[in-house]
Amino acid sequence: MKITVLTLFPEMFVPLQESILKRAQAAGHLEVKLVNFRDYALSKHKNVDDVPYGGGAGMLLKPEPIYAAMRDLPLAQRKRKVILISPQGQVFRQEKAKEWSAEEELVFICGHYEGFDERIRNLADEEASLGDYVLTGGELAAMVMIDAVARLIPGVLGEEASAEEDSHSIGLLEYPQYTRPADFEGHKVPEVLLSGHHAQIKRWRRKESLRRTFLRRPDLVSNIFFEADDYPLLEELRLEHEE
Ligand SMILES: NC(=O)c1ccc(NCc2cccc(O)c2)nc1
Repeated sequence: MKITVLTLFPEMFVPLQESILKRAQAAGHLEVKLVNFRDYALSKHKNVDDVPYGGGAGMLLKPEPIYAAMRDLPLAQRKRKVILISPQGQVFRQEKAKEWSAEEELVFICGHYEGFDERIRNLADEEASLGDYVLTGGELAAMVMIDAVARLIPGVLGEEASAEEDSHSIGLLEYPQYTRPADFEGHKVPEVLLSGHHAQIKRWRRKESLRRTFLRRPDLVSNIFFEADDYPLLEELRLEHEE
C-alpha cells in the first residue's frame, strides 16, 4: 500500500517512519510519502492560510497550495482514496481501518489552524475525525489512523492472527490477560487459565469479555452478535451483577 500525507509538518512523521513503519516499508508492504504543501504556496511569502471571508477569528487553509500539491502527485496508477482529516469528519473506528487497509493507495490531507477553505473538500473522497476533540492539526490524527491501518496490512505485523482477533475487530472488549508469574505478590492467575482445558478457557474468556463490555462500554452492547452459547453466560453475569 502507498500512503501519501499532505502536511505542513512532515517532520512530525519521522518517528513513525523510524519505528513501526520502518520494517513494513523495508519489507515493501508499505510506502509512506510526505508532501509539504507549503512548497506549493505561490506567493513570495509562501502563504498557505488566510483570513476567513465574512470575518471571524482564526485562519483557514487556502485552496491553491493543496490543489497544487494534489495535482503534482504522480498519476494514480491505482485507485487512490483521498481522506480529509478534520473534526467535521466521520469518527474513525476499527471497521474503517479494516476498510482502508484493503485500498491500494491512501492520501491523507492534514489541516491546521481553524480549518479548510470549503473548496478543499472537493478533493476528498472521505472526511475522517479521530474523535470529538480539537487538535492543533490533523497530523496526530493521521498518524493514529495510519498505525491502525498499517497493522492490518498482511505481512506488516507478521502474526496477522492477533490483528484479526483484536477485541475491537469483534466488537467486544478484550478479556483479562495474564502471563508469568502465576502468582505475583499474591495476585494469582485465574485457575482456569492454568488448566489447559481449552473449552473452559474459551468459555471463561467470552464471559469475561461480555462482563467487561457490559460494565465499561454499554454503548457497544447493541452491536454484539450473541451466539447460542452466550445465553448461559449472560444469565450467570446477570446473577453475579444483580443489584
Ligand atoms: N478530531 C480530529 O480528527 C481533528 C482533526 C484536525 C484538528 N485540527 C485541525 C483542523 C482541521 C480542520 C478543521 C478544524 O476545525 C481543525 N483537530 C481535530
